[in-house]
Amino acid sequence: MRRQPWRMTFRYAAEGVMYALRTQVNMRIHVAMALFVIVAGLTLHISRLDWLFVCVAIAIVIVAELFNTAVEAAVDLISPDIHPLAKAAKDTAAGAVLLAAVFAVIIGIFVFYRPMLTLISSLF
Ligand SMILES: Nc1ncnc2c1ncn2[C@@H]1O[C@H](COP(=O)(O)OP(=O)(O)OP(=O)(O)O)[C@@H](O)[C@H]1O
Repeated sequence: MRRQPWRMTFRYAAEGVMYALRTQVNMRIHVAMALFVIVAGLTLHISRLDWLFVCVAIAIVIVAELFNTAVEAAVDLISPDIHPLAKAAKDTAAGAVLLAAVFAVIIGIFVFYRPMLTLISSLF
């Protein structure tokens, strides 16, 4: 296949992200959660190091969901019929998203536990 110009490469990548947003409810939930966490981080003035952890957690979840969407599309194309390997591929990709989400929740607890306690105690 002929080498694509850079702007087309970016355009196809953006189309991939938009496809995931359009077709995957979970992708929209992840993005909504990411926006919520960013607003919480700005409101609670978390440290630069905490921002680093939060950004890594958000990126890992969204990247995992993008790969999961890619695996689902490829499996549906190659194996529309029931097959144990199709199941293994989809379940493994879904497992990656689950692990990434659990990791993100753990990061969220570490980062927001103290600022939330401080905020709550300042209210009472
Ligand atoms: N071709 C197949 N062969 C065997 N099992 C399949 C196949 N397609 C799907 N499955 C099983 O059904 C589950 C759900 O598949 P589906 O394609 O609906 O993905 P999903 O994780 O629900 O994605 P979506 O986010 O699109 O709802 C898979 O995790 C897998 O266990």
